[in-house]
Amino acid sequence: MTSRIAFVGGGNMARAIIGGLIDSGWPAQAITVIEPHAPTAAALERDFAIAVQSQGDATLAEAACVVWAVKPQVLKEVALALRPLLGASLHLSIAAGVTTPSLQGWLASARIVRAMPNTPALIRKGMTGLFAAPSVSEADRQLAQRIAQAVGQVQWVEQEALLDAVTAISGSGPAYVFYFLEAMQQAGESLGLTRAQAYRLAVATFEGAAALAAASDEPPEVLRQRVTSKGGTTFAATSAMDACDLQAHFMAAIQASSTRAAEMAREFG
Ligand SMILES: NC(=O)C1=CN([C@@H]2O[C@H](COP(=O)(O)OP(=O)(O)OC[C@H]3O[C@@H](n4cnc5c(N)ncnc54)[C@H](O)[C@@H]3O)[C@@H](O)[C@H]2O)C=CC1
Ligand SMILES: O=C(O)[C@@H]1CCC=N1
Repeated sequence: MTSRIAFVGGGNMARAIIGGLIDSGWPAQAITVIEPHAPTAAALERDFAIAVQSQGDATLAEAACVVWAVKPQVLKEVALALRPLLGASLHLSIAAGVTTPSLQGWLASARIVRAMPNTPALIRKGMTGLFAAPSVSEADRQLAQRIAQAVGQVQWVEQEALLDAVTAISGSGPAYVFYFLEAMQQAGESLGLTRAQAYRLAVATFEGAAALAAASDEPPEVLRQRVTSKGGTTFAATSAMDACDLQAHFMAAIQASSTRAAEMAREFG
C-alpha cells in the first residue's frame, strides 16, 4: 500500500504537486486534501478523483506525510487548529518564509522538511529547493524528495537561511522570466510584429536558450559572448542594458525577494 499524503490547502501549488504525483503513479486513493473553498475542492475532486474534505478529521493522523500548502499568513492558525488531529507524520511545508523552529512549535514535531517549489511544477518542469533539519531521518528526506521530484528537479540546501535565496532565484524566478517575456512581446509589437508573433519568438527564445544552457558545460557569459558579434546587434542591445546598469538592478530585485522571505519569517512565523 502506497503511503498516504494529506494536503492542507488545495490551491495552485498543491494542485501542481497532486497532478505530478498522480502522473508519476501515486494512487489517487492515497491522496487526500483539506480545502475549505468549495469550488477549489470540487475542481480537485473532479480533475484527480481524490478525496477532498472541507476540514480535517481523524484520518489526518494516518498520513505518512502532511503537505502544508496554505498561504504563509494563515499557516500558524491552520496548523494550531489541526494539531489535535495530527499523528506521527512527516510534515512538508511549502510556505514561503515560515521557518522550521516555528513549524516545530506549532506542529509539536521535529519531523519537518521545508520545500520551495515553483509554478512550472504545473507542467512537471518545476525546481524545488529542500531543507531538512539535521535530526530529520534519511527515510523522511527521501519521502520529501520523492514528492518534490514528482513535479521536476530538486536541490537540497544545508542551511535553512539559504531557502530565502532559493525563493528569490527559483521560487519567484518564473515571474522574472514572464516579466522579460512581457517586455520582449511589447518591444516586438512596437517593431511591427503582431503580438502573437512577438510572443512566440520570445517564448521560443527562452526555451531554446535555457535548453542550450542546461546542455552546455560553459558558463552563461561564454554563451552570451557567442551570440555577441563585435559591433553587431546583440552588442548594441547589451550595451544599452549595461548603460542603465540593468544587471545590477536585476540583482537588487532578487535581493529584495530574499529580504522579503526573511521578513515574512518574522511576520508569519
Ligand atoms: N505560487 C507560487 O509560485 C509558490 C507558492 N509557494 C507557497 O505555496 C503556498 C500556497 O501558495 P498557492 O498555492 O500559490 O496559494 P493558493 O491561494 O492558490 O492556495 C492556498 C489554498 O489554501 C486554502 N486554505 C485557506 N484556508 C485554509 C484552511 N484553513 N485549511 C485548508 N486550506 C485552506 C485556500 O482556499 C487556497 O485554496 C504558500 O505558502 C506560498 O508561499 C511556494 C512556492 C511557489
Ligand atoms: O510570491 C511569493 O511569496 C511566493 C513564494 C515564491 C513564489 N511565490
